[in-house]
Amino acid sequence: MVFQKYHALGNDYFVLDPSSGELPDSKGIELVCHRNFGLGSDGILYGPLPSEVADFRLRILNPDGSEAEKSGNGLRIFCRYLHDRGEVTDRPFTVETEGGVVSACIHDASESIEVEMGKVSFSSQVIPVNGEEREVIQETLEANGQKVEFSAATIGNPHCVVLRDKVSEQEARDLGPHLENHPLFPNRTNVQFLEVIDRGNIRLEIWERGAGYTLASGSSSSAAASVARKLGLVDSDVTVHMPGGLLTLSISDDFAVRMTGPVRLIGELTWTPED
Ligand SMILES: N[C@H](CCC[C@H](N)C(=O)O)C(=O)O
Repeated sequence: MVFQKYHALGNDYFVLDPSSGELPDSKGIELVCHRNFGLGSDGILYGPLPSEVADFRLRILNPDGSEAEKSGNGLRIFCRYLHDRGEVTDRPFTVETEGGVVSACIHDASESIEVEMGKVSFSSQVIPVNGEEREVIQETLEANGQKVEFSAATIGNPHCVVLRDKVSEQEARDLGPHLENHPLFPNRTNVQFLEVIDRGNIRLEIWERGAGYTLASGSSSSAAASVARKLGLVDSDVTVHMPGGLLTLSISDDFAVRMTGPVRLIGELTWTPED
């Protein structure tokens, strides 16, 4: 089975084209994505698939075999893959995901791929977050023996955002898993630790649902920047600083998010497992 491998700010994915094989089952996905026993990646992008409502359809699989509703870096990588195959040009096109239809435009196939990620919602019913229907803004939960103040948001996939004066990889690795699997989140959640640098810049450390610690995340960036905007801490144009690099976001008054960032091709890998 042949995979094309790309990364977006160090958030690396395989693209598996349906023309080159069936999507493995969840055990197979776990094996392919395993950094030691497999080829190693932060997930698999399965597409292009036919769509009734968009130009293409994309399925997004996490390394634990779970399926994600959306992936910002994954979408930019998929756009680049389509461009590399000559299936799109520099004109806008649409992609159907489990978390809704997005529109994309390739300004530069390596440096600048733009995706309209959709509208962020803070509604407990939409995210989802257990409890009565409300906007989940600066609530407190208990996790790993500590009280944690958080806000929650969705851009198709769920996010738990924790505001910090200073963020660290260590806290993302220590507390992230406890929040990912907290009973408040019936579908689990992605987790971001958010540091506001100034009204145009934020810094994130990320623990992803079904993937663990990653160097960058487009949907996490969209959710965390929108929480910062909702709290009045940033303006509408925000640069997101992550260990893997920078993403540029533009947030409308009704929390529609435009994300622009780079993609890099790593290469082609063939999977021929003995087990
Ligand atoms: N792990 C995420 C999907 C990938 C998100 C991230 N890689 C991005 O760029 O948005 C989830 O289960 O919702």
